[in-house]
Amino acid sequence: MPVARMLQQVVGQMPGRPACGCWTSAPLARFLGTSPRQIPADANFYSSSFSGTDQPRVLITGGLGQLGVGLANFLRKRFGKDNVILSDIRKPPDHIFHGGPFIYSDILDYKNLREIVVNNRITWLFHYSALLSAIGEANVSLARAVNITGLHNVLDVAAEHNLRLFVPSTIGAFGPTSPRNPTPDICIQRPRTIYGVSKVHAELMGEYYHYRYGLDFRCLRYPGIISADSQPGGGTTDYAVQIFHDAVKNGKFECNLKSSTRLPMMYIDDCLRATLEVMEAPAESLSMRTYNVNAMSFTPEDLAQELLKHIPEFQITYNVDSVRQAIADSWPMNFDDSNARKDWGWKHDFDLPELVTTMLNFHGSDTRVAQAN
Ligand SMILES: NC(=O)c1ccc[n+]([C@@H]2O[C@H](COP(=O)([O-])OP(=O)(O)OC[C@H]3O[C@@H](n4cnc5c(N)ncnc54)[C@H](O)[C@@H]3O)[C@@H](O)[C@H]2O)c1
Ligand SMILES: C[C@@H](O)[C@H](N)C(=O)O
Repeated sequence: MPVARMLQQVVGQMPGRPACGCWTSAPLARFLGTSPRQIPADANFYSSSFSGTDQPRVLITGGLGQLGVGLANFLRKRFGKDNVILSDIRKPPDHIFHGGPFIYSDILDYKNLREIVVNNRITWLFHYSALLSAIGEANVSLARAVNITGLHNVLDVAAEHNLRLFVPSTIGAFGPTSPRNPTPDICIQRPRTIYGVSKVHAELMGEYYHYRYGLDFRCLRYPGIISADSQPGGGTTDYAVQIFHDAVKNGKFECNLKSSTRLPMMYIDDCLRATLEVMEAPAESLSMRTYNVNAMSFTPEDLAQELLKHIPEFQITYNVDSVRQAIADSWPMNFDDSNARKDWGWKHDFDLPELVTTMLNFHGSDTRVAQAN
């Protein structure tokens, strides 16, 4: 008998297989019942699901990094302060602790994660914990644990409790053999960093749990994200955040990438809006579960030229970090996000000029636009 037909017969005999082609979480319960998770096969995995008319109850992991606090503020405006719980393994500063619910959560501690989800009736999970590209190369075993083992815990908790799960991926999920200009959603992915490898793993595992168990997994590959009020956590694109601090404070900046290194970038407001939009998109509009999203693409030299329009005395020098440069040279130069634009209407607001004006305004520069402009 042909293999395809044999498979069809086996799948056809599985209980609870819905018409959508994905399997229910019943097989997951059995699968996990034999794992250290010790979940009984007859457990009710739907006790915390929400009807669709309620506000989601949100948990953000790794929430004290560059992106998490901004995401919490953004989601709290939409869903209410108490419906969005920020979590991390670090101690929050006062203004964050008093700004809304905060809880300790180590994603490597599965029981702790499950307890938080159950006790707080979580329905949406944004999984932000990670070690980024450059810091990951300096701590490979920790990056492997947090980015891979931690993801496994998050996937299992999300599947067991019927959560809608967002996991960000990155331009770093591509490598030197990927098409780089532009990089489409579907192409060869052979990254050469532990960060990239773990993100490809996250994309594939999330999609597998979606097709196998019906997990509502949604994933965006972010470009380098530029934010004004939060510091980056050890990535290759960090220069594009630091340059604004140094330009305003000292009028000069030493860049650790070559002047011609072109990378896709996005302002944080666009990033957070894309994240909420894909989470709110009707499932039927999503032809894929992992999408590229993009806004702009520039080199350090392009960024310096734009800054010069506002700070005519600004000076940039270059002192290349070989680890970061090798990573950047293997990443996309331009990102093709046409599927996101077509499927769920993605549209960015910030290009390079708006980015620079907004960042400088935030940093309190008098944004003197040169006469020549
Ligand atoms: N910032 C960007 O430019 C960018 C671009 C693409 C994708 N992303 C992705 O977005 C997510 C958030 O990025 P970010 O820039 O805020 O990262 P970040 O490095 O600034 O923050 C990550 C957070 O994870 C926490 N963390 C580490 N180990 C943990 C553990 N065991 N349990 C719980 N938390 C733990 C850290 O304390 C930190 O606060 C990441 O998954 C990252 O890969 C970010
Ligand atoms: C691009 C992204 O994943 C992160 N900012 C990094 O450089 O590692």
